[in-house]
Amino acid sequence: MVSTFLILASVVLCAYFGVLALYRLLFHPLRKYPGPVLAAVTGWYEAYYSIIKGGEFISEIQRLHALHGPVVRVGPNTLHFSYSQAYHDIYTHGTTLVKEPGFYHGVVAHCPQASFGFCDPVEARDRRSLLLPLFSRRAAIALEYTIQKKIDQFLDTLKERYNSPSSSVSMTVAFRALTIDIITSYCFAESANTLDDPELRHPLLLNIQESLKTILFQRHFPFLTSFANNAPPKLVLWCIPAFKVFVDMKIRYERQVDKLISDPDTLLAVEHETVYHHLLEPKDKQQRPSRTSLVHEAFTLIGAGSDTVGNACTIGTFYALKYPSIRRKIMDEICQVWPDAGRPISYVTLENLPYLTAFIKETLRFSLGVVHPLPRVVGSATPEIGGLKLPAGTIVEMSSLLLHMNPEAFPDPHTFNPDRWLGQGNSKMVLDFAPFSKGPRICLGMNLAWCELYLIFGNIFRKLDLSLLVTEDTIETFGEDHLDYFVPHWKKDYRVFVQKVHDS
Ligand code: HEM
Repeated sequence: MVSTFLILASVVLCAYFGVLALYRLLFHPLRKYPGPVLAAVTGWYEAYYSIIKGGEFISEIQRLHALHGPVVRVGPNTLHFSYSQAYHDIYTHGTTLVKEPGFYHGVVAHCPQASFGFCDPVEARDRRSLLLPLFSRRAAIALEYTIQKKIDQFLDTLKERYNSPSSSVSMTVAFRALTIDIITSYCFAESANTLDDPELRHPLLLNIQESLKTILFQRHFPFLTSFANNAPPKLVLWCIPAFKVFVDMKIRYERQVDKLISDPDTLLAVEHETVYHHLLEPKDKQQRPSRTSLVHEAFTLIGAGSDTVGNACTIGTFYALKYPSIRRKIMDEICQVWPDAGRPISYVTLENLPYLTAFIKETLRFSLGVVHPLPRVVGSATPEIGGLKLPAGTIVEMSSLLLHMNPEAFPDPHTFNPDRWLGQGNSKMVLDFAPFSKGPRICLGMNLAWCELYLIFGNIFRKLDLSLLVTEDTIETFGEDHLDYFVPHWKKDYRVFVQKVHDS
């Protein structure tokens, strides 16, 4: 009896998937677009490259464009583009397109009810308007002392612990520690203090390192993270012990939020303005987020605001050390406006330096921010995308890698060359520079990110003489080979040590 049922169920399932596959190949509105048959039939094509091959989806996309041309069907209902007009139609002018819920609710399955995960444009706009005051340029300038304080601790750690070839440090890890401490201090006036462990082995640091690799796993299996989010902590840890740091973090932010909700006067005692001052006391009381949403927002801000900046710092520092002429130009320019390293310098002074600015732009072009294509759903009022009229419901996307490595906008794109940003440049280059994405869902934290990058690079190059530790590992290729873990993950790492300290 049971076996007959199983056979019947299998036949029905096979028939269903067979008919679905035939429909997608022969009758689907995207059937005329080129691409692999398997990608047209199933979304597991992407999952295979992201999970089984481990972060290879972006390489596969590049291969498919080389084979099939500028528009490729990379999923049953998804088109990926490779030309900038399409990028601007999707993101810059894309007010009629929305974030694709299937993708975003997976990627941020641990914190869907927050700024990054909101797919409804009205919800996203309302949350953005609450948070923007803390992420404006003016706010970043008012709070830059919190950033400088963490940079000072970072420099002290490097000077004291990592000052010889035998005691070198991985800059990926070091910058991640710095940027986690900055974002937690800036947003909550309560730093995670990962730099307090000079060995840079704070559990949060290690956890973020590991969890980055699972973002795309989460995208395809969101129910696992939802389980971790909603089940009692003890049960989660019993089933999946690896979720310990996640559970600890969740408990920590739930406690923080509960304390603020039960005793709003706590806000009066904190050292400076925080996200909670804006989230808990909105002008329109209707907009006050729920407890869950507040916890999700905390996760979002730490996730979005740490590794992105850390990654840019890792890339920029590597190229400045690899090419001594670049470091020399940065040093010469900074020393002009900052003759005494013992005195503080402001972000506003640093941002007026043309070479440092060019260097940071080239760093952002290379470090990419988010390398995975960011999917948007075409609406009924969406005009043409890259010259194509597409049916409502189609998912469209383009990775920033294809924009930033386009030789028409950036000649010799794989060469790290800050000079390209000096002088007139070409207008296409300026238009196609989009490390923070563009349009209505542009990065919320970009003013803060610029402020951090100027202060971090300014301080590092003015105060420390760092040396690359040449190992058997071919550091030469660092920065060229990366995997797509949503954010780029560089296949190689590099280590440095402090050769000399510039006290004056
Ligand atoms: C170099 C540093 C950074 C880069 C390259 C970067 C890049 C990006 C990109 C490409 C997006 C668009 C993602 C999408 O459409 O799905 C984004 C969104 C976002 N970023 Fe950043 N980011 C950086 C720093 C920060 C910082 C410091 C914060 C502060 C908390 C932050 C918070 C956010 C948030 C909340 C969003 C979601 C905005 C929305 O969907 O409306 N980012 N970022």
